Amino acid sequence: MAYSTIVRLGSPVSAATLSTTRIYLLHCHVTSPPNIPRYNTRQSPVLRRNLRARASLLSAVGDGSAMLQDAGATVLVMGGAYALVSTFDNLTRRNLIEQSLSRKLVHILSGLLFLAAWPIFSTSTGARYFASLVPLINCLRLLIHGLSLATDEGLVKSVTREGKPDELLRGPLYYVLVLILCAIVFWRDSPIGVISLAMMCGGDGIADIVGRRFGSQKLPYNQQKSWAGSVSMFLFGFLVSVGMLYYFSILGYFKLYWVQTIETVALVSFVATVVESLPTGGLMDDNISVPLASMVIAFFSFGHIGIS
Ligand SMILES: C/C(=C\COP(=O)(O)O)CCC[C@H](C)CCC[C@H](C)CCCC(C)C
Ligand SMILES: Nc1ccn([C@@H]2O[C@H](COP(=O)(O)OP(=O)(O)O)[C@@H](O)[C@H]2O)c(=O)n1
Repeated sequence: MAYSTIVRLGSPVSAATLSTTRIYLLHCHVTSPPNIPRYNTRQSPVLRRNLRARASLLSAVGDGSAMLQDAGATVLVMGGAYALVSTFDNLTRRNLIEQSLSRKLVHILSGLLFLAAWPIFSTSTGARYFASLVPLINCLRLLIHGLSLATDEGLVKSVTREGKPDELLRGPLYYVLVLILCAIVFWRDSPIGVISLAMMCGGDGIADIVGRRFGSQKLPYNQQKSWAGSVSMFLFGFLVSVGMLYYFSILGYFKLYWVQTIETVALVSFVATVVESLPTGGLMDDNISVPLASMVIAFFSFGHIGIS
């Protein structure tokens, strides 16, 4: 085991494996196949020192390769964010797509593609912070242009309702702040962040698209929202949440008990849809209320069904 561990240490391994191996090497006898002499580390301080040096060196190499992987992933995802917004800016400028539809498609795709990109980051504990740099840089971009410290017509046209720069300081800003929160607090370790982003990006995004086009039957308690918008939010939010949970579970990030999980996602989708439909009078933006409601329900629900 130790011998194979040392051989394995020569190849790129995750920081977790390295640290486990390092602990293993430092607190155990080195056993090796019959053709290699057996050393009892108690009698060989030189070997013990060499093993420590090797474990530390390989740990540094492992940590370095993880950091390199995370830096590369951050640049790649940042490039994707810029390309996405630029693409919809071009489509809007050429009048190939309405501005309201452009904004909602950016709303749906940005967060879901960001979420889908989480597995390309390393298994190191710092990976989530690298990932959160992408929404953080976009947060700064929204602040700079929302405060008109600089101008970026493409950004304003593709993510605002009326093309006013100060609009960037509301929905879009809250949106990227929620992305940062979910990346740092929940990351790939919990389904709570996955479901919350699926409901904010997928559910809330489709409600606008469907509701504007097919929302003639308004809700009895809110004439600004419609049955078509809310039903589509529930269904699409549910499907995107289950899809994203399945994606992360087949990659091995968490094991879910699917019957209870489906029930929980249905509950989260229902509550988030009701919260989104309420007449808040601008008191709280949907990009805060929808993920917040999703987090609360998912937190208390997954606590009882357990995940591993
Ligand atoms: C249009 C957006 C929010 C508006 O919400 P609402 O007012 O319609 O309710 C989304 C703003 C997106 C932001 C400018 C860019 C975010 C990029 C993201 C952090 C990373 C995406 C990476 C991926 C690979 C494309
Ligand atoms: N449940 C919903 C949500 C939105 N909508 C439609 O989508 C438009 C924009 O919805 P919204 O104000 O929630 O948009 P955002 O705050 O998400 O950008 C509404 O004025 C409705 O026409 C709907 O019909 N039903």
